[in-house]
Amino acid sequence: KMAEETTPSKLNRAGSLQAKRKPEDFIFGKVIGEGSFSTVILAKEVSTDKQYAIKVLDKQHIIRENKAQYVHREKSVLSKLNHPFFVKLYYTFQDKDRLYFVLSYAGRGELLDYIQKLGSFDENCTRFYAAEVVSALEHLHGLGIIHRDLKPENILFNEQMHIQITDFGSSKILKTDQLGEDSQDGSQVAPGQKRKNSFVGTAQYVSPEVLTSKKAYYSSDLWALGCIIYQLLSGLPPFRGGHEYQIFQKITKLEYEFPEGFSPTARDLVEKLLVLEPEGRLGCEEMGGFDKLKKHPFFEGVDWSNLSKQKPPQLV
Ligand SMILES: Nc1ncnc2c1ncn2[C@@H]1O[C@H](COP(=O)(O)OP(=O)(O)OP(=O)(O)O)[C@@H](O)[C@H]1O
Ligand SMILES: O=C(O)C[C@H](Cc1nc2cc(Cl)cc(Cl)c2[nH]1)c1ccc(Cl)cc1
Ligand SMILES: O=C(O)C[C@H](Cc1nc2cc(Cl)cc(Cl)c2[nH]1)c1ccc(Cl)cc1
Repeated sequence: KMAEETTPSKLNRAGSLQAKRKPEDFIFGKVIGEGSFSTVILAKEVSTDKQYAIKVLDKQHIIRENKAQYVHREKSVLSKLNHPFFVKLYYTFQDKDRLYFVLSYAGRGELLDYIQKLGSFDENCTRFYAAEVVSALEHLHGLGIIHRDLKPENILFNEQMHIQITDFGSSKILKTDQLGEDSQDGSQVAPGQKRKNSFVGTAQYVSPEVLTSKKAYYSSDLWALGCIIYQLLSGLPPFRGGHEYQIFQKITKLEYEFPEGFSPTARDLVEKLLVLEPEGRLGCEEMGGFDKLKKHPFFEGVDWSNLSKQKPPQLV
């Protein structure tokens, strides 16, 4: 009788044995969404009945479009992340034709959907969700990672309506982590230093330094935070236009204005984030770090210690 076929297992970060999964371990359901190189499918693990979002990538497409580095960057970043405000990567595996990312299922859709549906958020909802993004960025930057493409489409919601940040294919790892693994490009870079890269991101939320010098900093994510807070309260991003080059022009010239009714406290916070010089943005190291940002009057009353345990305000 053939030797009992055993599923190969591998050690995870905690050093415990984890059986490598395979497609047959899951029942695949409806397609949740499509990316440029991926299809995300709702799936249930046979052995546990647990629901996952499985991101499936076609190997031929990845190779043809020369995107393997993004897949590995997404895998490497997601494997490092274990925080309530980020989509969790449970397993990766492959078969002859495809790669599989088994992710936590953020079943309540994208932040962008809610902004479009409601028109805009009131101050209370904006304060709560902006605080969750700040708390998530503090964790991400603490790991030496820049998201680089933070936008309402990449901020999903789980069943409890807490945020689940996703899409790390364009993120950048700026320093080796405590396990001494090389950063994505194998080069050792001191934290906070800038990197040459070709990734751009999404026009409305891209920071001026990425446009002009192609360099991303931690505070590139703080610029995106400023754009997101503005958009939550007003319904539209601050820099908008017909074509990308028109948006890029407005960004580099800081050409935007506040609509009627934008509160002075919220305006003050946005003005302290949408600063052309990366080192001048509230929340970056040179400006007193996240503690200074969390103390801004707009966040008055936020209990930063257990946001993921609090009941989110009803989105009205
Ligand atoms: N963990 C998840 N839970 C629920 N929905 C998800 C999850 N991950 C992705 N999605 C949804 O699936 C769709 C495709 O996501 P995916 O990350 O594959 O591509 P993308 O990032 O949207 O596109 P691109 O690859 O061009 O950046 C998106 O609409 C996203 O909202
Ligand atoms: O099993 C692992 O974890 C390592 C593999 C490595 C790997 N095999 C690949 C084959 C191709 Cl064609 C492309 C990429 Cl990016 C590939 N990456 C892998 C599998 C799945 C995913 Cl999502 C990422 C990496
Ligand atoms: O093609 C574009 O313009 C958009 C893509 C963005 C992009 N985001 C990704 C996320 C993942 Cl997970 C994988 C790939 Cl291949 C991803 N590619 C991209 C790829 C490469 C560069 Cl340099 C810039 C942008």
